[in-house]
Amino acid sequence: MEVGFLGLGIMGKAMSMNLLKHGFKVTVWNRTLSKCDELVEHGATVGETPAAVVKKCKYTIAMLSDPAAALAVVFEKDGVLDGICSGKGYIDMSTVDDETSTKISEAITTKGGSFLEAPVSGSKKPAEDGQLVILAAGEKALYEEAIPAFDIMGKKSFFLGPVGNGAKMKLVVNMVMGSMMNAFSEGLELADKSGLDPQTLLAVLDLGAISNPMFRLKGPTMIQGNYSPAFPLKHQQKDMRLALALGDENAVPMPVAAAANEAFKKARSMGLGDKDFSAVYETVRQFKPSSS
Ligand SMILES: NC(=O)C1=CN([C@@H]2O[C@H](COP(=O)(O)OP(=O)(O)OC[C@H]3O[C@@H](n4cnc5c(N)ncnc54)[C@H](OP(=O)(O)O)[C@@H]3O)[C@@H](O)[C@H]2O)C=CC1
Ligand SMILES: O=CC(=O)O
Repeated sequence: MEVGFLGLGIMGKAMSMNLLKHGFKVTVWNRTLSKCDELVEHGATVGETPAAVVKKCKYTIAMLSDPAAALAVVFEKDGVLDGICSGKGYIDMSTVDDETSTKISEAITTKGGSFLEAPVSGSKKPAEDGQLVILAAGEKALYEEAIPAFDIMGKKSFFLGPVGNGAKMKLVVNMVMGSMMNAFSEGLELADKSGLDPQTLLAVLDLGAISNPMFRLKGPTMIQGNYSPAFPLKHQQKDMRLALALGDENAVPMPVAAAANEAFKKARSMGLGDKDFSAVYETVRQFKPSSS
């Protein structure tokens, strides 16, 4: 099966590599073309533009940074819209808001193509291991056609109904995750400043009711101050911003998420946007008393 793949960042590279390793023929495109090289070494073909990829493949997957990127790849010259037609599918797995997804869906379906949004939960390692959780919504027939690929990239796929529901589910999940990361950062700092061993805090947390893989995975590297990016902080802040907008639309008070968003914004202003989202720890860690 020939599939297209647009966007070879942290996630797209791992996901398309898995498809290749499991026997899919993959045609890739990335704005910075040099990022295609490693995929080519593993058997991928390169398309010169998104339109060229879409013209060649029965369906094309995209994994792009944010709404602006997702819209650019579809609507700009030689973009997805220039290649899409009846019988072809477009699957956007980027994390965007439902308005962006709906705009893309309308443009694709107006040209006769079919559209599925399918954002994912899970970071670099789950992407490498084919352990993502896929949150699909849109054209059911395209979802069913894509199941063999989803089964390679993920451990579980959900079909959530009409376009927008996948985007919303992903934003709700990441709103919770971003808020938890901030509470965790404050807990680490509080333990440290009050004379406790943060490593012992990790052990205690891991044995109790709020034990979770994120604390387990990120805790040790945060204590070391190692923020090598798996999930870039700028993307987590984008997700908080989009989730807060969804809260506005639905009149849902979200004071905890709003505070977490401010912390991620502060981290971005400190130059930490390209670090892992756990670098938000630095926003509380920096306020060290000068002599004590
Ligand atoms: N990393 C993670 O843990 C997870 C990320 N996500 C979501 O997946 C998406 C991708 O994340 P990730 O791979 O980490 O991000 P990266 O920042 O590593 O990659 C972003 C990709 O988007 C491309 N891009 C950005 N702007 C444009 C544009 N204007 N036109 C064309 N291409 C563009 C980049 O191209 P170029 O190489 O040229 O810059 C790159 O291929 C995001 O929506 C993120 O929120 C979801 C789950 C987990
Ligand atoms: O969007 C990020 C994730 O870890 O999921």
